Amino acid sequence: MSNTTEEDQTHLLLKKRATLTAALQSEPYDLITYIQRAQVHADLGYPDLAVGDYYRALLLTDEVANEGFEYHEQAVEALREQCRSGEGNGEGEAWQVPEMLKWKGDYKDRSEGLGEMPKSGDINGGFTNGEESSEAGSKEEGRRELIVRLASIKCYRGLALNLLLCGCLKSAYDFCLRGLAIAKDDGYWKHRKDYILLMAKRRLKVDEVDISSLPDQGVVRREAYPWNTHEPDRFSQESLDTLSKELSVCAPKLEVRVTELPILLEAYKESDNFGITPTIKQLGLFAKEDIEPGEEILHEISLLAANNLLKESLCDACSSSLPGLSMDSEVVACPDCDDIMFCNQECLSLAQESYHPAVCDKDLDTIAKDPDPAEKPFALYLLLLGRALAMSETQSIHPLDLKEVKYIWGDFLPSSVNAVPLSPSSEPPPIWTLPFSFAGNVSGPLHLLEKMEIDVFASIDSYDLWIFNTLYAKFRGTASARVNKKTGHPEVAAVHPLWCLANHDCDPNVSWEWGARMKFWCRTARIGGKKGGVRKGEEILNHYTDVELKVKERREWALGSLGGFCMCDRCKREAGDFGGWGSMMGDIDGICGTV
Ligand SMILES: C[S@@+](CC[C@H](N)C(=O)[O-])C[C@H]1O[C@@H](n2cnc3c(N)ncnc32)[C@H](O)[C@@H]1O
Repeated sequence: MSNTTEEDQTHLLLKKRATLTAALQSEPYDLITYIQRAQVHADLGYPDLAVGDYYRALLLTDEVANEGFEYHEQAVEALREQCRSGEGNGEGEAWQVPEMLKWKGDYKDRSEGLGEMPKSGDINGGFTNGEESSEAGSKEEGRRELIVRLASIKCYRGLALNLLLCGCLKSAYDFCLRGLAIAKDDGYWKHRKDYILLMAKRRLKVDEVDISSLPDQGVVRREAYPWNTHEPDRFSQESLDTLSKELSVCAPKLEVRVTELPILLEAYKESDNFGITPTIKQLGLFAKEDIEPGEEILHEISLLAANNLLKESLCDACSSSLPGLSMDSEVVACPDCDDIMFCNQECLSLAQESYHPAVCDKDLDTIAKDPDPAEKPFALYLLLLGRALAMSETQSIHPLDLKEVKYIWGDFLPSSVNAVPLSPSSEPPPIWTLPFSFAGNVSGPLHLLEKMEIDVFASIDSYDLWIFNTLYAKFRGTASARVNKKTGHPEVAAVHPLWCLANHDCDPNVSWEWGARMKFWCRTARIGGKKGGVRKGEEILNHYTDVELKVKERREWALGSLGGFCMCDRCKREAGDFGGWGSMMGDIDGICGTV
């Protein structure tokens, strides 16, 4: 397929996506439109976004099927409209199977069947139970039940396939089992399950695979989506002025500037030795005046913070450790909910203005707390996402327009690089870098929203899956974590939107530490003992990893947050010292931490 044809096709699909999104904004409980949008997302090469839509459609099938559910009536009404034959409002015959749910024989032979589906008549319209019924009511119900069942099967299939494409094998397998439960002898599910197991064996490099240990962490496209109108031009004068204004309050000696940074690679390349490293335009922090060794350079309190400890006494707003109770303690509790404590009145007031009303007394306190050690980084990212959603809700600001989020680095790749080639003969496969899981990106955020009593169907303008993904992309490049020195596990994470504009160097001129709060100061000495201090015009050089480590470990630790191997002068020098870079690929999480 020629490039122009592919571009045209992408353009048409994007237009279709926009139309379907607008339709969902005016009719949020319409499961058929969700399924249609899922298919468009899949065709555009966003299997993760297809998963999000199939899952919302599946939730709506439950709403239709269960009278006691909150959105039952709206979901039934929306489905009735979609299932009316003929044109015209409310005129046609009710409960006809929509075209898109009709069996197209897309897996082998129709005779492999849909299990316990109607045995006589055409599967596309064979409402055995309904047609045999003499009562109009139960006939309608029979038809509706069948349509809901066909829609559920469509969703299970879509979920299993697209989760598989994202690399979330365990979740894909689970949806196969759920599909199989309602369409028992459908050969599709056996075929799909076998394929998932085959993929798992290849990925784990084993001959036999235990279902409970199927990999569930995948990767998806990390990009500023073509329809994302919230991303600012970070290099425009307007953006630089906004950031400088913020900085002047909490870091009067610093300014933000556009700078050039090397494009970092995930593997050693010979050309790096000859100094032909390509660069990319980014932002950085620079000194406007001389800064003395030991001087505090920034006073930034961020409420975009979260901790995964269930019983520790931490301030809910800034995650500082709370002092023990004493007569002169400034610690205060929220007057309206149990057990939520703050350092002092200032933190309580900030929380009330910023995020707390959205979660106050809403029973969210245990979500993602005290997770399994392996889940800790993911749980922290989910909690950070939850905090951003609560901020958005409390302040009535779109999540991507929050000041803590808007200008931060997302490490996005252009859509064209990420794109799945539409032509079957195209190659190579796309490079995707955003970690993705069903629990972390789809069901977890929806669960948080439901707990906040937000209608997850009527709020896609603010809480669609692509918005969660964009937030995650930004957090993964910028969040810092406080690591428990005994266990080595991250426990607190925060995004400091101004501090995170500082770039990394393994010979940093500044330092930061999680004490009670995060502290940022100018180092008194550089690596190797040279005196500290930053001269006017020099760049602020932060550290994303423990600079006491050896070059190999430093590079491994900083890989996630830097997006490649560190190429600072110290690393290049030290890597040369022991004669090569070796193999440094690792599954390093992007949270930068003190170790
Ligand atoms: C926390 S942000 C730092 C601020 C960022 N430059 C910006 O424009 O907002 C981290 C990203 O900056 C870039 N970066 C920071 N230090 C770097 C370095 N020493 N070499 C190359 N890229 C660096 C990487 O792309 C990394 O993912």
